[in-house]
Amino acid sequence: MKFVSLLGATGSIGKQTLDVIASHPEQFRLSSMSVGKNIDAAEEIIREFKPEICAVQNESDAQVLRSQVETSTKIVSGMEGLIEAAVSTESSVVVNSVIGSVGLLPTLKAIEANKTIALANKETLVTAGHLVMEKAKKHNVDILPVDSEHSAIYQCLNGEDRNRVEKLILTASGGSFRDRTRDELKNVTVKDALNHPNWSMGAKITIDSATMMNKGLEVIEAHWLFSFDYSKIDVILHKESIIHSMVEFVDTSVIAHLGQPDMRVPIQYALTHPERLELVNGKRLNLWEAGKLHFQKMDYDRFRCLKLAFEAGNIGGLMPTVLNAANEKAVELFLDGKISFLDIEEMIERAMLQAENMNQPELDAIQETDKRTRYFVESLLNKGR
Ligand SMILES: NC(=O)C1=CN([C@@H]2O[C@H](COP(=O)(O)OP(=O)(O)OC[C@H]3O[C@@H](n4cnc5c(N)ncnc54)[C@H](OP(=O)(O)O)[C@@H]3O)[C@@H](O)[C@H]2O)C=CC1
Ligand SMILES: CC(=O)[C@@H](O)[C@H](O)COP(=O)(O)O
Ligand SMILES: [Mn+2]
Repeated sequence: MKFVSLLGATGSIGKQTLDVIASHPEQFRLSSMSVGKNIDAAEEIIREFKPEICAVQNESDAQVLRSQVETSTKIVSGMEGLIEAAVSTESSVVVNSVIGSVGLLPTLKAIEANKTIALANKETLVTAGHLVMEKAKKHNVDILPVDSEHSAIYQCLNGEDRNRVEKLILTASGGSFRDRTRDELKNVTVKDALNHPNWSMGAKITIDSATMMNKGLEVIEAHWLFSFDYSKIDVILHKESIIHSMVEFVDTSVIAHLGQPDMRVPIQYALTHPERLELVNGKRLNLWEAGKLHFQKMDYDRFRCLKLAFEAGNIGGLMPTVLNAANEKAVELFLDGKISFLDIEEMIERAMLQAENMNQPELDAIQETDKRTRYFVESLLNKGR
């Protein structure tokens, strides 16, 4: 029996993780969880899974939840509560599926508590990859990727000599606007942007996918997870999302990971690694049904966010923190209807241009930069960009 702590239980990855846990009750048990603001969903999860601890974002919601549900589950709140959910039970693995850099501290604390990390929360690695990987090494803790591309690469690299790798090749669906020109992006709506062709995901990552920042964040995530230089990481457009990513070797061989676009696969693999379990109600991949698979060279002028992410990764230091925080804030403003779609990349670029950098930043500097960058992006709203 594996005891699981699940951060972000009410989200897209969180719910699919609960599906995996419920589908193999003899293998998994939920020992703690966190939610943000959706306390109605939290109540249902508590009733079904009876975790020891549930963390909610705000104390006022925690009080409501305590009064609503008669349970032995301890309801905690705030960042302290989120960390308690990550470290305080006997779980051996923490699935981190919160959205944004708020996931960084609980990840670091869970590593200190020697928990395996099943990481969906890519912003954590983008904003402070060196701190996370250093700590994981020090505590001999595995960081297992949940992100579909990274789970694919992890599996393609299995048993291979890293020195014989030519390139990691991340596939990108192209997102909601893959067939539109830059000119056609000027007036797109939030509703259009949220309509991803292949994956049903939370709002923020769906917008990231439409701007191609998702792939940019994934490039930085791959750099930290697999320790490859950015010159060895490539991105290719593949609109069907059947090939989840590939690894090319020095002898020109390419190993690819294929499957239906179903996040329960990488979630479950991260929980069972190095073993595999049947995926309950999993749809098998029949390539004759999938039909033709398409590939296209990436156009970095069309998808400027991807270019900015490569730049931030190559510059290093605090620049990926700035990229990530500016993106989080700009996406929030777009979702709130305050800026246009193309303003997202413009704001990120401006945040990067004004940023002061430093090498090997400590946690304090990262947190301060994250905060300052968000203020900067917000201030652009009032400056008549
Ligand atoms: N969805 C997907 O298929 C994939 C997602 N990922 C990554 O996984 C992560 C989660 O994505 P996804 O599940 O789509 O996101 P969702 O928006 O669907 O879920 C986010 C979760 O985080 C909680 N949350 C939000 N803000 C806070 C906060 N300030 N403090 C604590 N908890 C918070 C939400 O709580 P509540 O709803 O209760 O407010 C919810 O449980 C992201 O980093 C994403 O990039 C990676 C690959 C695929
Ligand atoms: C399911 C998953 O891992 C997402 O990150 C997905 O990759 C988004 O698709 P694109 O960013 O390729 O559109
Ligand atoms: Mn992905």
